[in-house]
Amino acid sequence: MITVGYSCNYIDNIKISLDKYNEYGFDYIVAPVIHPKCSEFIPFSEVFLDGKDRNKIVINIPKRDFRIQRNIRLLEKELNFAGHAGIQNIILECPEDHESIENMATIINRKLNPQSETNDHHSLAISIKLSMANIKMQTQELRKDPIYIDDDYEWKKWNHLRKIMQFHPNISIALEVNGELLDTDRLDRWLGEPIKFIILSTSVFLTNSSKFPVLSKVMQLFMGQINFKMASNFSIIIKGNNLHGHIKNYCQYIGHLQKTEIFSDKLQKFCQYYEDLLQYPLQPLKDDLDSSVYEVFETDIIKYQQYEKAIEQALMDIQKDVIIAMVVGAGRGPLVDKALRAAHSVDKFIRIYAVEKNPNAIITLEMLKDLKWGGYLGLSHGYVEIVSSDMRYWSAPERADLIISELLGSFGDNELSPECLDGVWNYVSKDAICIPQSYTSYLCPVQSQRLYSQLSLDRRTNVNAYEYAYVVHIRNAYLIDKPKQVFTFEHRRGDLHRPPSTRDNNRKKRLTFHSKIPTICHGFVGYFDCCLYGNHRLSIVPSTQNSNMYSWFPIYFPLHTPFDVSGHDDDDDDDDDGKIEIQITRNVNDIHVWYEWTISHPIQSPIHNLNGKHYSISLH
Ligand SMILES: C[S@@+](CC[C@H](N)C(=O)[O-])C[C@H]1O[C@@H](n2cnc3c(N)ncnc32)[C@H](O)[C@@H]1O
Repeated sequence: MITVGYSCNYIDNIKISLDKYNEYGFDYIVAPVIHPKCSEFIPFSEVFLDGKDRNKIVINIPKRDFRIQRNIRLLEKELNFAGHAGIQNIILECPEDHESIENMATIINRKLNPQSETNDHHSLAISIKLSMANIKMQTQELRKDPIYIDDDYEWKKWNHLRKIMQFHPNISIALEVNGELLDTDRLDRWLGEPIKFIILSTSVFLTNSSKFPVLSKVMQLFMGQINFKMASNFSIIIKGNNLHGHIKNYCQYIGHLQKTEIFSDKLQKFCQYYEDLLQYPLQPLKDDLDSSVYEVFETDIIKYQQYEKAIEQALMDIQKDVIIAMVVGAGRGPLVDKALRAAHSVDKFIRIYAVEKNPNAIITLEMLKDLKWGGYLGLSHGYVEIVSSDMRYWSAPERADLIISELLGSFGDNELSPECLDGVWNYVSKDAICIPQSYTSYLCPVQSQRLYSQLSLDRRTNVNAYEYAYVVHIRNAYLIDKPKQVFTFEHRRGDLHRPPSTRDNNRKKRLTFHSKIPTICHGFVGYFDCCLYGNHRLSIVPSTQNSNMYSWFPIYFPLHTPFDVSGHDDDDDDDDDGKIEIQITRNVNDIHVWYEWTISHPIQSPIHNLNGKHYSISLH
């Protein structure tokens, strides 16, 4: 549920104002603590507020020139007062010049990183007020100065400030939107920032035939996008005079908007609470997965539909009536089920070996064999044999016509599908088919303060947090360019029987990306796409992804030090503007597999995860 606040210019009595706007349906009020004209503290009778009330107040600190010492002192007083009154949320309007921004950032930094723990202000949440106005909306006075004639001007102020704040997770944005939206790239860049408040003036609302306030279609879609990108963790502030009957009508309209299609997100219920949460990737070869993990896999209808169709097609392409299939890494058996169904629908008989190295999953498989797969007699179209073994070391009683597996990670090969499938070579027939046939990983540079700042928190306990890759249901991020292909692995028909000594699973790739607009790169997001068989595919690459498939979240490769990227527009002759270059390697030795990544343009970074010292995927 998205909360709505009302921004008051001035208040005499905080309790009375709060009660009044609560009654109108607003969840909180935004108010200054200092009189806007005379720099005097408003008699902010915080003694009448209880704990619940305090959470319903956001302090607003207006734009000031922080080159002036008096204003700096005032800011310190306001922040101290907020701490004293127990008010955690503060909106601070961003000043114009860099010196003011730097002075303001110093004061906030001191508050958020106090010398002594007794002055702990870690819970203070500061939102920097910025405007999404495009240049056409700048005031005449500002437009005279060439640096202000820039659609990136407000974003650059923010980018400057957050770097001084070292991407502190308690810093977010209060973005004022005046109804004029920017071009897609710039809009997406804002949507990749940690926006906590959207400020809407009452004048942004149109009037419908019943004289009620409504947002334009474009603004409605924008609100839906914000909701998606912030995973519903944002709030709307209404400011300005009432122009539509009663001030409560704005609140009611936002409530109504949230019930419309624009705010619905079908995937959300499966992935809720995982948004932007960094998790270590699974290692199903090294670790035995829990039943609950298998259960999550098995609820993904789309993934298994694709497998079933691919198996059907492969069975039709194998010119035999009795087909020997091996489901390697069978888990709790969903692919065995699909193979039996496929055999039934193409009217072939299939003998399946379900090979699994997790002893706990084997117990379930044995049970399923008895209860579902016809036990020792089998079914009319198939028979299942359970094999408790690592697929790489199994001595099979016969050769397979068809190998079926699902050993894929978010980056395709990162759960060691290539190494595991290399192990089937001595029990496959010469023209055996493998499902999947091939898979390719993808990478894309990303701007995401939200992801990066989580690691800066982690760094207090883990200095190597930037040397790992993380699985993440990514939302609050801006993809700087289109994803590009990285590593491909193929398991082609006629190739599977070749011994592993004829293959090399080491890989190295250099990729170049371009940014059209100025941005900051916090790392890279990885995806995969996979050809199961024929034209049946699985993909999590945004442009080709199977809709409603949620088995895999993308992978995030962070950078120690984010770097600024200049924009490269069509009139720009310098090819190096906006260029980002990364080199990534996949390295294999007898013990494990690991990735190393390094930036070579526009900066030279150190090699992340050198020698797999921090993040490696165990082969044993
Ligand atoms: C991602 S799960 C997929 C399970 C199941 N096919 C499904 O779709 O739900 C991968 C399975 O492969 C198993 N596995 C991984 N490496 C293996 C190996 N070398 N030999 C046998 N099983 C393996 C894991 O224990 C796990 O059960």
